[in-house]
Amino acid sequence: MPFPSATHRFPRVLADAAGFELAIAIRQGFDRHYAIFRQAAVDARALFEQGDWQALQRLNRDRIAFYDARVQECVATLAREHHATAVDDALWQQVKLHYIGLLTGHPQPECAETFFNSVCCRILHRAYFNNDFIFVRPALATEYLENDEPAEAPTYRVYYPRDEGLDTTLWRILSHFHFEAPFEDMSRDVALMRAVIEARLGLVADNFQIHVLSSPFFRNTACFAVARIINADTVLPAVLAIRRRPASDVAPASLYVDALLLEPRALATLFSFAHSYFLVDMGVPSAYVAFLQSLLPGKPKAEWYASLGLQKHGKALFYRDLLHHLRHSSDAFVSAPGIKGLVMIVFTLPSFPYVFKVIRDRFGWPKETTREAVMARYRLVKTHDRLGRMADTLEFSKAAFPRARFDEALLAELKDGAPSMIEFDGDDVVIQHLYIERRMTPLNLYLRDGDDAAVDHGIAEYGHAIKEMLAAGIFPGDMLYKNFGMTRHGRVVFYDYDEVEYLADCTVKTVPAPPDEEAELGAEPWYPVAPGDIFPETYPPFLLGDARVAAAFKRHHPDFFDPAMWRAHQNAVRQGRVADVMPYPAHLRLAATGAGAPAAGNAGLAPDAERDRRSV
Ligand SMILES: Nc1ncnc2c1ncn2[C@@H]1O[C@H](COP(=O)(O)OP(=O)(O)OP(=O)(O)O)[C@@H](O)[C@H]1O
Repeated sequence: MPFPSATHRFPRVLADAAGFELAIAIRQGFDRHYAIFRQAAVDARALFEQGDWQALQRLNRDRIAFYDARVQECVATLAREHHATAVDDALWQQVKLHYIGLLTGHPQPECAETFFNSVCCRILHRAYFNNDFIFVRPALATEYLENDEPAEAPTYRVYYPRDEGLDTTLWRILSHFHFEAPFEDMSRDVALMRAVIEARLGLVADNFQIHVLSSPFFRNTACFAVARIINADTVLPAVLAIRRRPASDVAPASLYVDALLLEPRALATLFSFAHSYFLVDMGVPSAYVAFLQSLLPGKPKAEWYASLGLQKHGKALFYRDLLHHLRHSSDAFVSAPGIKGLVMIVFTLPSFPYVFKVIRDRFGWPKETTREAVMARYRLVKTHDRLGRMADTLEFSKAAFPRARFDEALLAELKDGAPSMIEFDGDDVVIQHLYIERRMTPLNLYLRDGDDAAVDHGIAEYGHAIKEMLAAGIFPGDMLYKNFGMTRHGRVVFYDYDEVEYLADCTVKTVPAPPDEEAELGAEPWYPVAPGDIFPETYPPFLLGDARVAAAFKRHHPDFFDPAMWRAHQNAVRQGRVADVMPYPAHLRLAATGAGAPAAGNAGLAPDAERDRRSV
């Protein structure tokens, strides 16, 4: 591993000059990254207006790799042009100081600091990962950046409906996005939005105002405008979902407002860790995060940054939160509740709402996989459309945790099951590679401990989760309840990715009639089973052991074990249809009020009435 060599010492003046040049090169690397990142959001807007969902999906996937590509590029430049692998400690401290100077007035200093860390961590040895060399603590405040924004490009616009009338305000809000495509019927949408706001607000106070983030958010087939409504002492989140209707024989393509969501819970679901990241053009990302956080203060900044596509900065903030939490807590890391994994050792800190997953060195029967294959599958999900049904994972290398905080039984489990992943370094346990995910209640435990209503809800959600994953083109592979979790918001989310497949690569099959009774009663199937074969009719023994569960399946998903349902999804995916699952319940659609736009086709998903009953 290259790291600063103490033998190669620069005279102080030269070190200053060299440090300045290195700092400039890193800042240029970051600026290039952020320019490309912003361009992706500009492109997303054009693709939304053209209705090119596949290209939008590709862009969202490709953008995830931009950061690492720019970091690599920058490390290579530093090595090639600045001989960065052969410099000494004093010089690297100078680099950091010069870099802080270069970020004065920079609109994205927090992200630029994280970029600096990513670059330096590839060059320096772990012993240098402290605040003298990298930004363990942030050096620059972001709070006042909003005030420096140019007036023509503010983070949000403020409207005062009392002065101009609510209709005019709503009209101006929609017009201010300057979409190329026309609205199908803006007067209709404005009237529907007004009705929703009036029903929720009641009396209008003197300070009634609406703040709307200037850049729309793009994901899947929708565009969202995020706002807050202030009325007397109430601050309400407001999210407009704008969708596109394709051109027909009689009308050109147009836009319409599909929903106006006014509840914090709807916002929480929209920005859930189980959704893919948004594409949004932000000059000052910290101002977007501050705005969003004012609407849902309980959601950590780390998760807001990740949702906005700045997942590396989100990861850096997460790690800071974890270290901070460790300093202010005393409980121990223990095995996560539930059935132990055959592929992963999963542990948690009860006072912190995440789980930590380490890939075992050897896998229990019947798992036949490799570390590389497991990692490839986790990567696949990370970059795939997760549609609110697959948890995001943060991937860490060489993460250090205080040894004293580990439960002895867990340490023994790690040393026994994943010895190649564990290293002891002074007072630390260093884990070579791990995934971190939001902790949920494993669905098997939720169903075991829940009352009848909970079981009914759990199974309804489980079926919807799988159907939506199929619509997104993902076959979960291992569908046992232990591989799904129930979130705080009552949504079922999948978290075990080591057997996921692209649905398009699988073959959905019907079980052939048995040749005789002996074959039917035998332990082995009487028909050939190839890798990638899906036999939905064979799932009931694994899923319907409990009578309450079986009844709930019958009620909510009578089609679940029918190969036709699976084939319908597979055909849609193979024909290139992009899943059209909206992250809000059908009854909140303006169309549901009777006058709005009809539903767009949605790849054979649960009927609206059924989806309507689900919690957000
Ligand atoms: N995000 C999570 N929230 C809560 N518990 C979790 C989470 N992820 C994993 N667990 C717990 O850890 C167990 C094992 O996790 P996981 O299913 O990811 O491992 P695995 O080794 O891939 O499992 P399998 O043997 O099914 O392949 C789960 O059954 C569950 O009890």
